[in-house]
Amino acid sequence: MSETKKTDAADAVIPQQAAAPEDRADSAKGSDEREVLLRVQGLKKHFPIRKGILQRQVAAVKAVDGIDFEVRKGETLGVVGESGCGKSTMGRVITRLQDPTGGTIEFEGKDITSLSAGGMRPLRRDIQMIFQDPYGSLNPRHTIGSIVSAPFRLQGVEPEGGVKKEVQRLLELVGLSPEHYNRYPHEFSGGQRQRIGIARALALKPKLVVADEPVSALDVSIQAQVVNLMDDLQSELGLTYVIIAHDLSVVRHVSDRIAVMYLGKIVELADRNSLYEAPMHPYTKALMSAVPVPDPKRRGAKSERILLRGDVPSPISPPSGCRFHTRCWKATQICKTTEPPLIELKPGQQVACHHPENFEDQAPQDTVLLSAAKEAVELVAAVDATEVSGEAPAEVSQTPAEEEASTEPEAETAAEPEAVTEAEPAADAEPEAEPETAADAEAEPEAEADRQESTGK
Ligand SMILES: Nc1ncnc2c1ncn2[C@@H]1O[C@H](COP(=O)(O)OP(=O)(O)OP(=O)(O)O)[C@@H](O)[C@H]1O
Repeated sequence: MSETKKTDAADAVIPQQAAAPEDRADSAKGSDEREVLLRVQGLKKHFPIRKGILQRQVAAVKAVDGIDFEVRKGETLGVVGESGCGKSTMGRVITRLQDPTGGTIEFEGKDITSLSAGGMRPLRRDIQMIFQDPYGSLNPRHTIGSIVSAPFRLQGVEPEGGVKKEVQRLLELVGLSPEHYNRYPHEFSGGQRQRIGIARALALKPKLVVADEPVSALDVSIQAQVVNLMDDLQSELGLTYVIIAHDLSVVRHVSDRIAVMYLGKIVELADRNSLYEAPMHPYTKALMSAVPVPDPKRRGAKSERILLRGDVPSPISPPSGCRFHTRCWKATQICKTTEPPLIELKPGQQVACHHPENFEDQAPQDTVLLSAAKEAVELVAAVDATEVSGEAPAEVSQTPAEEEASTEPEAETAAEPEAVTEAEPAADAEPEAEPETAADAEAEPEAEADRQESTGK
């Protein structure tokens, strides 16, 4: 990890970080000029909800609902967001473990959106996935040797020196002993199992590795080792990563750029430093305020914590306009009616917001806060700050628009209908099972592992 990555917040969760071989800020700077490896445009994944004897589609879970991003060669794109915002679905769709509902996916300039399983087979060598659950993603009946060598068998690849030698080399590469070849997954700890999963993913020297919460199932002390391992392997093998995590500390450590997802959309996409130093989307700001401050010297300092009210609304019927408007403390009428596009407001920082933070208001004429917005967030100072200094809780500084709005009489009717309403599916409505995809694997990670193996993973 680079020294610039060694931040207070990150250290809270990932102690014992090794020094990075290079400064990631520099690599991020250069990333603009790098060749695009993966380009995603208007990507959608809707899971139909069917009902009745005729199984008519009555609604859809809009897990991913029109996202655009690029991943450049050699970079790490972190993807963060609350549970259920569509991160894992996005990961499974870009690796084509699930079929997209709309949009396009280009890998090395080739459109892979509609490739069949057979058409994807050669590409399985280049695109690999690491799963969250190191316990469920390895077949307990197979030896480590058999698990890590599966990609060679399935792709019909004979490595130089033979499969066993290559598997043993891979085991060493991820910090395991070559003697582990004949052992079974149950003989290993969580961290070791995740290393085995990494060895399997790297067997065919992939170009792109999508890691879905690769360390969240591990103990904090082990997380650091696995994150460091992934970082070292990236430098050594020139890998490109998409790392999905709900934990901002992990993402901060590993990413060159970060995409923040909310309810199936990307609300902010920026290089790591810009995002952490001056987040522009209120949702990003709220997520960041939840990252603990580990430095005891800074703990006493006045800081603000933004507690978002309520749960993420249902992706079955997401709120109109900006999807975050039901929980945003800056929401005005335009946020309710008009969806803000994801646009580059600062170099390298794209944001989808009418009233961004740390930037000029994009809808200055719209000054009256929605009534729900006034209650949408509860601001509290860090407990330590109030306890130590006896200060009142910090308030988020208000924009002129907000100040104006807060002094004006309530413009909205008292009952804001959009306030965190969830449209539940009909009781007997069932999301449709994904045919021939890894959707089932969510319930059965092992099946997903088997599928990976059968597709060359
Ligand atoms: N196979 C499926 N059928 C129906 N709905 C699904 C399916 N897979 C995911 N979903 C729904 O899609 C939405 C996004 O799920 P997803 O797992 O992608 O979110 P996530 O951000 O990765 O959450 P987490 O961090 O909890 O894994 C959720 O509402 C989820 O219930």
